[in-house]
Amino acid sequence: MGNSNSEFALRQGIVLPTLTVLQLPKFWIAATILLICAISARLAYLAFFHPLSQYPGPRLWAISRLPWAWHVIRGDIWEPLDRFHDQYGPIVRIAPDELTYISPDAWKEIYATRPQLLKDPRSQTPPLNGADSLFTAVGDDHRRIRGAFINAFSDKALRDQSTLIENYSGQFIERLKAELVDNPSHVVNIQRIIGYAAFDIISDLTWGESPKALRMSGDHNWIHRFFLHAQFSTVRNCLTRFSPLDKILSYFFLRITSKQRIANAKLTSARIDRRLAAGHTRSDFMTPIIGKISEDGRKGITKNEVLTNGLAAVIANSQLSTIAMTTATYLLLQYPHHFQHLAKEIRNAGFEHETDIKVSSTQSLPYLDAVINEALRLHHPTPGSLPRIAPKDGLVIGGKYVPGGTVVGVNLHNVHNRSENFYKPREFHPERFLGKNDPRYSAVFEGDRKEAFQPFSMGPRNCIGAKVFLAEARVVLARLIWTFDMLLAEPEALTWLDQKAWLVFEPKPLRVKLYVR
Ligand code: HEM
Repeated sequence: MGNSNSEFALRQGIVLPTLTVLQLPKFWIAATILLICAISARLAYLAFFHPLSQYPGPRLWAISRLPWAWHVIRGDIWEPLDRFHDQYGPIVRIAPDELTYISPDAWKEIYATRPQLLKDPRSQTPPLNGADSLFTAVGDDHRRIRGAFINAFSDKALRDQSTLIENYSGQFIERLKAELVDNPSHVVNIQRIIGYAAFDIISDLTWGESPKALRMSGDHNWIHRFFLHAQFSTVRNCLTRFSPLDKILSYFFLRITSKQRIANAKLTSARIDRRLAAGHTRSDFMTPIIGKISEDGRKGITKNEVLTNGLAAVIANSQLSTIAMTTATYLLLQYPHHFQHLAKEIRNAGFEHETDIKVSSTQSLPYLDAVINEALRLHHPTPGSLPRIAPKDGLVIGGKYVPGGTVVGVNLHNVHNRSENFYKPREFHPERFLGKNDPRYSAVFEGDRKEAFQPFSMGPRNCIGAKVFLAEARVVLARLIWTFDMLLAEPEALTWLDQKAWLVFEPKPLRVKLYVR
């Protein structure tokens, strides 16, 4: 009967509702139950049977990437991690497949081990032209590109680059003085002017010419544009765990910013072309690759790789240097007795004129170095993890086996700010970095585990530009303190360090009162 009804209905083109009404709900109920069982089984596996389940950590983070992603996107990932280390100890499971460490030994075990652990590609934004920068390249390509640039970062190269750093440091002081003209309040946003100095220095060293940010009057928003890029990269990198969301975001973001990016790429490309055409006329980051560019990279590096590196170096490093130098300035003003110690050291060092303050003459000012180190320790510009992937057969870190494929890393903010590693870690005490024979040293810092302090990471992927940054920071800060007396302008005084970070800490204005001595 049912069959003849169906045939009749079909012949008439009528769709009978019997199947849907009677059977579909049952189907959906069964499917839902199955799905719930499968998800529960997966979550139970992640929480209790996964090879990482022996590691302590919050249950919610062990069964899902979402809490981790939520905090990375909010820009405060180091805050929950700090609480977890209080609760669970030096190794914490912070995602189904990720462990984070705060013991000093983890630096060597993760970053200086042989063979090298792979940098987690999901932590890097792929270059738009498909050619790798030093930050994104892996394996042989990384070795090749690093090898191509390495001579630009030697002690000799730095000596040759010193005049350039000193010239811009001079312009930095001139610009600050100019900001005081017709300015009865004496208040200057020093973060902005430090940003211009860092940008001019690094772009001249990379492109062979600078945008003359210090010389141009008015406001320039490069720093904020670059910061927007860092925010986008953070969110995109996070979403690679939830693919294809990363691709959808990239599609929209890249479309919105396409004109701007094409213009930037053209500008950079033209500058680099001019620099390469000039040949061996000066010493900068391009000097060692002149004559070593070939389409297949066999001579050393390809043209597209030069372009990617040229852009990445300026974007990343001008921001890091800006944040580090602004932080050091803030901390010195927040702790005036340390400012006085440093002012005494610089003002009694025998400099007759500001221009005597050079890369070479600032190399033996121990309190200045201690201040820079302590600023990098307390408020490292990139308060994130440097993720690496455990090899197929796993490895041992902190005396415990880590299965292959696990993401392992040290978070620069956490490792530098734990009381297991440093005495009074959230206070600014530059003297902890002085030698024991220095009269300003105090024995209370004897227990500090200095090996935990690795602001430039370690091993074959450590920071290639650490010496350049240190040279720049020494000259810029020494000239600043030699020339001016300074005070913090309210209301930044107490809360300036409260910042969010997307790859790097946000460029927060720092208003100070400047008085020419
Ligand atoms: C405050 C200043 C700086 C800090 C704190 C800093 C820190 C770091 C850290 C921690 C890494 C390792 C990244 C990773 O493993 O993923 C790194 C890599 C790197 N840094 Fe820096 N950096 C600074 C300034 C600079 C400057 C001024 C330059 C260039 C002149 C530079 C060039 C690089 C390059 C090219 C890499 C990638 C190296 C590689 O993978 O082989 N950095 N930096």
